[in-house]
Amino acid sequence: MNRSACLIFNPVAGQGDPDIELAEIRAILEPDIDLDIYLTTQEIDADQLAYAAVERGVDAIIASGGDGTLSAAAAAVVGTDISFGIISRGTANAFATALGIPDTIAGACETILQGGTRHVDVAYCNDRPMVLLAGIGFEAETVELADRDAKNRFGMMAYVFAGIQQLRNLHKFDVEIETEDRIIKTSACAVTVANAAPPTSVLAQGPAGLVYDDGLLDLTIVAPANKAGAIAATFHLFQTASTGNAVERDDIGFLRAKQFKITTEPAQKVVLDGEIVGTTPVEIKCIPGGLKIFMPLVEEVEPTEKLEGLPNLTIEMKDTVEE
Ligand SMILES: Nc1ncnc2c1ncn2[C@@H]1O[C@H](COP(=O)(O)OP(=O)(O)OP(=O)(O)O)[C@@H](O)[C@H]1O
Repeated sequence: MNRSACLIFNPVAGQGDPDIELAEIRAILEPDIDLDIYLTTQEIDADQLAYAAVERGVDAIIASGGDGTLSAAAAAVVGTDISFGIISRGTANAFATALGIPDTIAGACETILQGGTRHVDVAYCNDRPMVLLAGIGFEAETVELADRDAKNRFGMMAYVFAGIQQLRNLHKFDVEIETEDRIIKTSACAVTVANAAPPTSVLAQGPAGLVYDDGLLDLTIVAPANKAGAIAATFHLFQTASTGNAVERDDIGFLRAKQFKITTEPAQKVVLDGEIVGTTPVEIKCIPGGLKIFMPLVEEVEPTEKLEGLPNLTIEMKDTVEE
């Protein structure tokens, strides 16, 4: 008997042709999985469709769209035993990158067909589910600038342009961070709480190495004194994230905890998994293993060697001498 799943598809996500993309998904999945397909509309969001699917008692929910769609649909399956599949077709596709899921339609569908699942942590931010991260201050302002129109015109570069523009309006705010056992007060331009984050989410990279199934959240504080400091801090975060080292600048701090209560003065905008959701204060709590996600069976291993293609290449195996 075929497997079955509810497919929730956002027809306006990303920059591709939705008819062609839906046809591709159906062509790959339908030979093995009976799909019940629902399209999101301006009025009916992915979370409404996903909650309805959970009510109907489906075996699996597959969401296809940008990070906003994936996150909204994931909300409905937190804490259930329903397997969740993702097919990214958005601008940033941070969800797939952070969890090591292919971000091509073919690769993502193949992962779902393989059927391997893993439990990953999620969090609740003021009662809204959070799979990736919550950004307070700078990041939220940047996301707001990179609107639908800018993303359609520039794709991923819309975020870069918005970030550069936002540097001109850099402002500091006072922040109080309460964990299970401490209250920390400082000032900052950006505070980011991450469950999982792709390397491109530089403001989340204080600890360099976010673990999505450790039952903990990572908070990064970035507090540059001026625009030049902000550029230097961002570059440092980018470098440390790519080399896997923790940051070493006085204007960047990070800590790890199960939950954070964050208040700011004045109130700051908050972006949750790519969507502006309101302003501070926020309370963010980790839900260990709260999502069961279709993941690739074998993690992709970075090649440690590449010699093919070099000019006049010869490789001679040496006799190994026993000691
Ligand atoms: N049929 C539709 N028509 C117009 N808007 C829609 C429709 N379906 C969903 N939406 C809106 O799309 C938004 C979610 O977009 P999503 O995050 O999936 O894509 P994206 O913006 O391309 O991706 P990314 O967040 O990676 O940049 C939500 O605000 C939702 O209300």
